[in-house]
Amino acid sequence: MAVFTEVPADEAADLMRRLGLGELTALRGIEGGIENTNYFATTDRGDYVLTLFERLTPTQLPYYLGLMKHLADRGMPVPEPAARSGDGGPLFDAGAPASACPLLHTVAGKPAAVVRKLEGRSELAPTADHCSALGDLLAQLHLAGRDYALEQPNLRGLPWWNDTVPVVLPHVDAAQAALLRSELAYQNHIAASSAYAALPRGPVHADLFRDNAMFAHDGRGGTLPRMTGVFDFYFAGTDTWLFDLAVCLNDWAIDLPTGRADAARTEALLEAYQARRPLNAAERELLPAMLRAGALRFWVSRLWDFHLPREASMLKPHDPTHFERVLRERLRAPQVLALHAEATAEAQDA
Ligand SMILES: Nc1ncnc2c1ncn2[C@@H]1O[C@H](COP(=O)(O)OP(=O)(O)OP(=O)(O)O)[C@@H](O)[C@H]1O
Ligand SMILES: N[C@@H](CCO)C(=O)O
Repeated sequence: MAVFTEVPADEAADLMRRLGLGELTALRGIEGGIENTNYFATTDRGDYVLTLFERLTPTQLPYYLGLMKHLADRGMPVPEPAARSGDGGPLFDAGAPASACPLLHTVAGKPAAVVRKLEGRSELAPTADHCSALGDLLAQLHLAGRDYALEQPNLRGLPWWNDTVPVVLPHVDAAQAALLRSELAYQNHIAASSAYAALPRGPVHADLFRDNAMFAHDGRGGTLPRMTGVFDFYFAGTDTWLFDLAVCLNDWAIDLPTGRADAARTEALLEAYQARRPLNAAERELLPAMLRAGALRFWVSRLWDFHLPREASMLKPHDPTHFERVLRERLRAPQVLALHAEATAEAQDA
């Protein structure tokens, strides 16, 4: 995480006290992440993460914080945002003003939230077993989110790509510009299709990369990795479940240096996901298109972050060309995954 806004220790201490989380003993800015300001805040009661939202507005935030609470209430390993104690304000009331949301606070003049720090660490070189754990949890998250009361579009969805591609075009070479334009046209065409309209949808994480999940390395999962939770729901939104799955496949099941899909990890992730929620016919048809959509989404956002950066200490923008490679790979070899998804679904039906 980058630190865009410096938080005075006394202000953080005051917030932790007001939230009933104890006396602050340490406050440390977190490196890694590019969106928000994050601090580890330790109190005599435990370890927490304090997030100051740098781009999202107070009106948008109850959706994300309420979703985390909704999922945590249903037993999902998602950090539950701390509520102002004794505050009976509505968590899920779409009509309520953001200031009434008891999960949303103000720190250093910015909207802020506090969540429990998950134990463990991210697995940055995941095996097929890690991908299985992720696929299993992703399907559970999708199912647990079905009855979430609030709706908000994925703010990094197609309308944002349409707005942002023209902004980044002056910063790329001719071949890249041609690919961005043609892929954007293709995705607009897909979004208008009846197969796309038939895709199941609901609240999705939409940014569930390897660095947004934690695994314990304490041996309590036996021979299998034990996932302690997933976090960073601040790109979540109402979107297709298939897009969320594609975002995960494009990160967890990719060989990072080449952008190539890894067959064993792809299979593990898809199998575990489908053991909980088999893909339907429209999803099987559109998986290759959504894998391209997922690559385009992060190529565009990385180009935007890279060429139009914000002021922050500890900010390390991600490499945009990685997702150009992933997109080119998805274009070069689309059929492998489509066939695989079909085979897996048939096995489930048998
Ligand atoms: N609930 C949590 N438990 C443990 N660690 C956390 C938690 N939330 C954040 N972190 C740590 O803070 C780092 C940055 O957080 P995060 O990924 O949310 O940053 P960001 O800038 O908001 O997001 P992005 O990944 O979109 O750039 C994470 O990599 C992780 O190390
Ligand atoms: N996960 C994103 C960063 C946050 O959107 C990326 O790797 O580009």
